[in-house]
Amino acid sequence: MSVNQNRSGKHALMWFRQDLRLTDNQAFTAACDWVRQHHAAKLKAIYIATPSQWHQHDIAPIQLDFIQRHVNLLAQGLVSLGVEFELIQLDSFRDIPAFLTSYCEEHSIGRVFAGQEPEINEQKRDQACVEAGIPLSLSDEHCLLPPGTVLNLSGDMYRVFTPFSRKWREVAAKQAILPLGVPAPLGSILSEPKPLFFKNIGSTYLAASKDIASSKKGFNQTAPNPLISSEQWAAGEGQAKRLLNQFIQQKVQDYKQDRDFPAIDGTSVISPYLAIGVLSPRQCVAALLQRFPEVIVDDTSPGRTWLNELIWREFYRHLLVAFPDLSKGNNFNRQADHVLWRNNQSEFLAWCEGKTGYPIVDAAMRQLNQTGWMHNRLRMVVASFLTKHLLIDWRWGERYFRQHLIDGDLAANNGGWQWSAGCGCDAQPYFRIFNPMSQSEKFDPDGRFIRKYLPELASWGVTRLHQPNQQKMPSLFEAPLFASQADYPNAIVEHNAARARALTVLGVLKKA
Ligand SMILES: Cc1cc2nc3c(=O)[nH]c(=O)nc-3n(C[C@H](O)[C@H](O)[C@H](O)COP(=O)(O)OP(=O)(O)OC[C@H]3O[C@@H](n4cnc5c(N)ncnc54)[C@H](O)[C@@H]3O)c2cc1C
Repeated sequence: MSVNQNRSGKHALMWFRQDLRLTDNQAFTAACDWVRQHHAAKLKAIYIATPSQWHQHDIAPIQLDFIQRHVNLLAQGLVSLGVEFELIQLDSFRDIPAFLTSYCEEHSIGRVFAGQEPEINEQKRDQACVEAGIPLSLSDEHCLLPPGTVLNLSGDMYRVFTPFSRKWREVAAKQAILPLGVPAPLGSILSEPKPLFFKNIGSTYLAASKDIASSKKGFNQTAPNPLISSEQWAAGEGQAKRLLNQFIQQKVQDYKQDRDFPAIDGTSVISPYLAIGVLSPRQCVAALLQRFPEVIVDDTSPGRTWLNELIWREFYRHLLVAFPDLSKGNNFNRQADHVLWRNNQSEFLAWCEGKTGYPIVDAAMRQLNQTGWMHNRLRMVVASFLTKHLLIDWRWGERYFRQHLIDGDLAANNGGWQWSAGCGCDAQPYFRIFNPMSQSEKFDPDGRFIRKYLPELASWGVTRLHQPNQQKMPSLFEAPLFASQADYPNAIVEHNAARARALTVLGVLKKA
């Protein structure tokens, strides 16, 4: 925990960010402890809404709506602990140091507690606060093992997942993984808070749509759906814990077999809660350890495959801190700067809208557009299709995902996209190109998932569902076929030709 202690003041402030929970919140627990140790001290809590910054970060409206609902629940939880909560509305991170300086003076705040965040703008914001003299005390809890604690023998961050995961388990095995409880109340229950709303979110996103309409850059071609409600996702720490426990009790033992089949409810679906810190990684690992106490040290433990996914999450976060350039959208493998992406805008729109003529790709994109979430197998399939079959810059896909995902997370999203495009750290090699037809046959054999999201194909037999209507591509670099039918389009690219084209164009990555 780092702290700037230059300011005196008798009270404390808890600044909630991507840690919207009361259980196992190190920063919040530390804040409560501090208050108990300081005579007559009080704890205040805030959340700072920054609509322009969120717009700049392409945060999906559905995720903002989800955050807003959690902020309201948090406010209720805090008043029951005797902690006063305030929603602060500023424009961007830039405004925070000045705001906190006057807030601390006005409320006699001697210490500000918050959880560390791995992204570059968030880190710069915190640095600016420290430089402004704000007594910021940061605890590292967005990962179970903080960035910088899982290093190779030379003291550097790993660039490959497998040795990272081995070392991660070695370090984790030496730790007691015990989540903290909700701190005891600091005072009597305060009055019920009024509903809190983020202001200027709608107008920010409407303004964004206007920019997009007038922009000539394909990168800006898509707008997030304006304020889709996240109501289909139940909110609250209780719900997150229920999902986690249900998964650990009923599904984790079959996760290895089930996790790749989107029609099976075989994964935990806790990513929306983890992304905004309603659940902590420590709670997840602790729950897994309760069921499988040997999971960290025993390679054959039935919980091991799921643990690995949590380690992937940590890997990408550690990478983001070790290589801050990743936050700026740079290729991890700079050889990829030479890739001549085709960036065809109408093909990109067809991909966004789920109209590529490949049912598995289209059903996946419609799942994203309708629910804000997409199954991991399908994230890999659609990312491979965009970057390899269509040769569209992975950053376009990354941005579209960010604008639509309820679990949008810079580290995992960037890592997943760079991995899929073949230009990331520990990437899938560029010559490994997912065949959407065999992916469809293998992972949705009876077409149940496809039919759910493409009801217009309900009457199609499985063979037709997996084998899109492809026509010959005229030449490698010509415009797409895109012959549309009344109810469902023909395939916009022919698989074999697109594959050959990708191998030629992405061949520059071979030199890496
Ligand atoms: C192109 C692409 C983009 C992605 N973008 C995101 C994103 O923005 N946010 C996000 O949370 N995940 C992202 N992922 C990772 C993964 O798809 C989701 O975490 C997973 O589908 C969430 O479902 P779940 O909670 O049921 O996961 P489970 O399979 O139950 O796994 C448990 C948790 O482990 C973590 N996890 C699982 N797989 C991965 C992975 N490959 N990389 C990093 N963490 C992982 C997640 O936090 C997940 O909730 C992306 C993957 C790809 C290929």
